[in-house]
Amino acid sequence: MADWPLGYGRQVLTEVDSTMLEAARQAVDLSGPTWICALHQTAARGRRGRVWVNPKGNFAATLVIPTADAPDRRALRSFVAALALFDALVAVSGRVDGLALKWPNDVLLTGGKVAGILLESLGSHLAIGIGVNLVTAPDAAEVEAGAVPPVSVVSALGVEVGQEVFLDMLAAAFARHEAQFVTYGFAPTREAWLSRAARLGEVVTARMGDHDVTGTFETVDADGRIVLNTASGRQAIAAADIFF
Ligand SMILES: O=C(O)CCCC[C@@H]1SC[C@@H]2NC(=O)N[C@@H]21
Repeated sequence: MADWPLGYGRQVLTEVDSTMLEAARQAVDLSGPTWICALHQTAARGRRGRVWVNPKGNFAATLVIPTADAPDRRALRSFVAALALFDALVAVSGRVDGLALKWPNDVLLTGGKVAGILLESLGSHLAIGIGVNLVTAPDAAEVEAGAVPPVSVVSALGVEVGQEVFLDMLAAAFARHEAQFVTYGFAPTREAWLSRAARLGEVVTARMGDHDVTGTFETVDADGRIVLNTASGRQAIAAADIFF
């Protein structure tokens, strides 16, 4: 088992509406980084107001970090969380192949979405919500047309891992990547993320509400924006859903 990282709080709740809501309720009382994990959520939410399907057995947690960081720097924590998820899934599966990071906030396994990250600012705290399909994934019909189909760790790898075991692996991995981010800034995090990126150098489409931009995925810049080389030149995009 991974050692629990020094200085991080650990809570495991049997059931909660959403660990994001629980994080908001507790934040003012939390003076250090704290993992709030739930064995079951009844009202889990995803990015852009979507519902997050969270059957029992899947992993759900929010890491609450007290921070004075400006919004731009807070947003970079999604790359730290993605690297931690990558490492934890490597530890679970014993293999790297099939795992990739999808900008901005998803982890892919054998081409399907296995995990998602949701960042929310809570004033003096940042909430990093993480959901991982450990045992069950929603039907492909339940996700947006053209989106990456969901997969679970069990369906993709035939490996079973418990929620608390996964929490311990993820927390240890997060603490390592967070220490690197705090000490050295975004540059090494960015390099590590890019070396695990899905579809780098390939043509992708960024969907931003009312319009799409299609171009070659060139890089992620120093502010965490995806850079696409399009027919009308390079575009750096701060927020979008990416379609392959
Ligand atoms: O849309 C996404 O891909 C992000 C999904 C984030 C889901 C997690 S599960 C734990 C935490 N609690 C929630 O209600 N949502 C996040």
